[in-house]
Amino acid sequence: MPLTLVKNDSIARLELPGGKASADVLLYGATVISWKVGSAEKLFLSKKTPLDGSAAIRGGIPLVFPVFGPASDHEDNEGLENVPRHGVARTAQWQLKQNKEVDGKNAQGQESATASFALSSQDLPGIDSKYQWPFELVYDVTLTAKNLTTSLHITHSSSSSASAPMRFQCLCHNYLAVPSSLSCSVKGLVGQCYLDKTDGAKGKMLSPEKDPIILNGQASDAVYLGPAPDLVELSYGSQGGGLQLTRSENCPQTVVWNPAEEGAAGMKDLHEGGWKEYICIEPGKANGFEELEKGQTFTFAQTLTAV
Ligand SMILES: O=P(O)(O)OC[C@H]1O[C@@H](O)[C@H](O)[C@@H](O)[C@@H]1O
Repeated sequence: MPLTLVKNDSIARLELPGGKASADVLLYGATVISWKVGSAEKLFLSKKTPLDGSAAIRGGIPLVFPVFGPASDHEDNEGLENVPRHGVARTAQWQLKQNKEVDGKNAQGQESATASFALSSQDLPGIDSKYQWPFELVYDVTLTAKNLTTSLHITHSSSSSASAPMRFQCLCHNYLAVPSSLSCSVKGLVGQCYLDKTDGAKGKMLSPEKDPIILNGQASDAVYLGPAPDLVELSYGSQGGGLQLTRSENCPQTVVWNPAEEGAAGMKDLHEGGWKEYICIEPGKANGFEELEKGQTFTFAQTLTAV
């Protein structure tokens, strides 16, 4: 079976035959917490993150919706002031909807497995006091031999004729496992302007001399503003290999985040030295708000490819 439920039905496990690839999705937050190509784990998961639904997951792919960061980071946050940091989707219990690839093949004839998860604002008690727009989210996670694709479908589900356009941001907070965050490199963002959140959110530009990005132990919290790059490439460094990231054009921003030693010291859910084991490359809509008319659906997709 390409899909099974494990750990007391709290995790949906996608698998391709012969151990070619697998992915585990925690229903809490619909958080992908593991993606393996063969036996190689591609995502970072902190050894100290709770997996019991008591806090957002430190690792994997938490989903950010409807606000990136604290609302106070955004000047135009009217009506969104009470939304918690990184939103409500990553800390909600999602429902497993269905396994679409029943016969284990996609339209191109490749071995594939997909699981779909759903979250409705109706299932979130007290959401109205934080976020005024009713929504339906559907999240598809698809595994092929070398790829993991995630597609988030966001629907403004108000039935009121007076309902104003729904304002939101969304992002895939990918924690990508690396041999060393000091020496891995990120390519594909050269020439882009970014907000440097390690320096008072000052506007800067990634010049050719600083490309590819190599953190070398320095903290990074940068919101690259776009346009959406065709490809962002993560290279692991001397041992070779890496990941490629593509995404839908409607999500032009890319956050590159690693707290470095100093920032990690204040993070209780990160194990000792954990900051060296990942770099976050987070595509999404993270600057300005998307406005969606009632009844409309916005789809944001990304694909991670192991190389
Ligand atoms: O600790 P959290 O809420 O998961 O956020 C982790 C990081 O997430 C990144 O996306 C933000 O740019 C950082 O500013 C933030 O520190």
